[in-house]
Amino acid sequence: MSTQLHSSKPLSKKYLNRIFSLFYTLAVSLLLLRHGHSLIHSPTPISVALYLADFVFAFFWLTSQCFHWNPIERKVFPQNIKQVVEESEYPAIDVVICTADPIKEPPVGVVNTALSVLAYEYPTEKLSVYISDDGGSETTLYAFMECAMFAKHWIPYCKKHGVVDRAPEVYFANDPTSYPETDEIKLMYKNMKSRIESGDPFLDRVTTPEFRDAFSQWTPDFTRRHHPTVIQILLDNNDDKDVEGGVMPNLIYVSREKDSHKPHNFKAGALNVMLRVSGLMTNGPVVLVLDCDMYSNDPETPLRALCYFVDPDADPKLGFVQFPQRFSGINKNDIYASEFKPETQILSLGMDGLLGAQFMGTGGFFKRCVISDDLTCSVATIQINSKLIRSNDVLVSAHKVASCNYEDHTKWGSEIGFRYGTLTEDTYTSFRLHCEGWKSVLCNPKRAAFLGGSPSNLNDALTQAKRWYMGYLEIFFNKYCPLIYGVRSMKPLQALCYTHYTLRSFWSIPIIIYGFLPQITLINSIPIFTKVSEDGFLLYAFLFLGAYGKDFLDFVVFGGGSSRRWWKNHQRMWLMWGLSSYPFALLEWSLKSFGLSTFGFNVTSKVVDEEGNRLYEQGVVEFGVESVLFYPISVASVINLWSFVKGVMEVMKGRLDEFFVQIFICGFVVVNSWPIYEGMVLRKDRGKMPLKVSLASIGIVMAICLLSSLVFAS
Ligand SMILES: O=c1ccn([C@@H]2O[C@H](COP(=O)(O)OP(=O)(O)O[C@H]3O[C@H](CO)[C@@H](O)[C@H](O)[C@H]3O)[C@@H](O)[C@H]2O)c(=O)[nH]1
Ligand SMILES: [Mn+2]
Repeated sequence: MSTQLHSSKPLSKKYLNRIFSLFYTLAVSLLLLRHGHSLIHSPTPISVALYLADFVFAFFWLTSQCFHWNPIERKVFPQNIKQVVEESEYPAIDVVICTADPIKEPPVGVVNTALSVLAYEYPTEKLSVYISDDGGSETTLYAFMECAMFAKHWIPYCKKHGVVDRAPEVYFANDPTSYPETDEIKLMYKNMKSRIESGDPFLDRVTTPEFRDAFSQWTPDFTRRHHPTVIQILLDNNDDKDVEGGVMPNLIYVSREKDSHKPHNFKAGALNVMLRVSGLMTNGPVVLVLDCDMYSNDPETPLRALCYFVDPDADPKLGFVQFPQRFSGINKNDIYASEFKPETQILSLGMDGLLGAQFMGTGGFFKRCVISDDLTCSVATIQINSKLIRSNDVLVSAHKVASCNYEDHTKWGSEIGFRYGTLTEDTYTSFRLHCEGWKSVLCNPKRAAFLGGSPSNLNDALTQAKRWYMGYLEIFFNKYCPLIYGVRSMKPLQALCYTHYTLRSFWSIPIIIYGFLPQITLINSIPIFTKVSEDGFLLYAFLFLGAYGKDFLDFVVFGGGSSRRWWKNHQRMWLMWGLSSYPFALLEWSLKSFGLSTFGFNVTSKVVDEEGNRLYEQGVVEFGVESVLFYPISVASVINLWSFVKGVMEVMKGRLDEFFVQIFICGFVVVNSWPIYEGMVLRKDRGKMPLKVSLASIGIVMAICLLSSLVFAS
């Protein structure tokens, strides 16, 4: 019988990648040399700008090759686990689910996520689920009281019938096979859902005195930014049994103390509190971190992670196992490129072949010792904490470690746990762990391990990206800079992967230059690129087609993505991020660095109303709000249309040869801008581009034309 638990092999495209890299690097060098030459001979502001743009593109292209150097693919064999360890020897798992806002993250959704992991195919006495509620919401606590009761029916039902979709919302929506109890459970779920969503006072529905007492902590001066710690044990595996008499997993609600005058370090702060509280209560040697919307899509997932943790020959430096973020409910063409396919499923394979994939904020199984102050690091040797989680001692200590002063003068957040100082605590924490010598693996099963939601309108999508790229700048311009500190502390190629990500907002420089300079000059009848009939043209053509062609191959041919998704969205969203999220990230980060503003963590909304959902399902881009993030996009789309028209006029004058590259660029942007023109002119629904943004953009373009004609005339 086989006892192999996992395997890995290099992707076959690896050598193709390397050969292509070589040729492309030569072409890029040639272009930069040519540019350098013309800079020395006839420096003009235009040639300087083009050099800068191509230099930045070249930098990102080169650093991105690190992801393509050694991509690997892994497999796990959970069916062999029992040959290696007995079930009674499995490590206990503590799951932490973060939620932060009962309006943007409806408690019913969080409950679904919790139920999907409570019902894992894993010994229930070794499973504990902790809810971290940064929203400090009674409704969320109430929802979990309901959840605890429903779970007593749900868990045995799922296990008895081998249910795969263990988030009830998903299960019932998929029209499940009917068993004798199905209708009853469905009704139970429906009633629970409507009780949670009703918004009626719920106290009269809470019967146990202990649970009623819990709500007395919401005194009149309790606000989400200022309140004492609330800890409520909702299920305790020492006492609670399911309807068939089986042991229940632990379920614990925690809302850490908040003081409006103290920074709370957003999600990283919440996770560190949860590490300490769970450490006191159950101290599972494996900790799974989940966002509130990332429900389990496969009940065997913990066994897959275990394939790495219980392997007797495992690398002792293995720190965490990451399952890529995958999403449910993405529309056919993925109009906001919310799948993040390159980052989650293509580039991550490349990091996996170096030191390991980065932590993606959710879906990461950590060895507890790696993110806590425990120095003996072995999954097997840590004992399950057998103390009664309800005992007074434990509860008193838990309140202490959840208080907002507990971390003062400690290394939490700087050397221990999830690291502070950035809005993207996930990337930063894994970067620091990789610097410290820890490794990680990417476990990417065919059936997604977790599925979550993604932004459902353009403003949310751009805002989310802006937050990430601000967070990335905070990581780069820091004493642990990936390029300086990182390259010295870990495999340089891995450090360059982090460099690539954390500097991405600078992609805005070439994108803005190419989005405006060829256009403004074309409008003023000034050719700025080589003619089609000159040799240099072939170089440009190769660089453009090479970059896009390679991206297409990675996304569609090797990555299995659809070509419509690639063309209509992946590459279009890149332009949108480049014009909007990236430059705004740079701007806001600069303002913060000069002490002129501060950042907040703008939680992404997980609610979509009917109209929003309809637009999304039809694949129509939803603008709707007057967001500043739309201005650069709409200005660019207008100026490109105008210059394209001017270009056609030049062609009629017989000047195609010298203007071809400029006209091509405008045409490319115009094609990509189609949804924006539609939103400005053709649409009448609520998601159309606000009139104010459209008019202002036209005004701005007129001003640019006027100004530029004055400049070029002088
Ligand atoms: O002060 C906070 C802010 C957020 N969260 C939670 O953090 C999670 C992620 O927030 P969300 O608004 O969904 O952000 P996304 O941009 O979708 O999150 C991505 O990016 C984050 C880093 O910016 C990672 O932490 C996430 O795992 C990753 O999914 C959610 O469960 C929130 O409840 C908190 O617990 N406390
Ligand atoms: Mn999210």
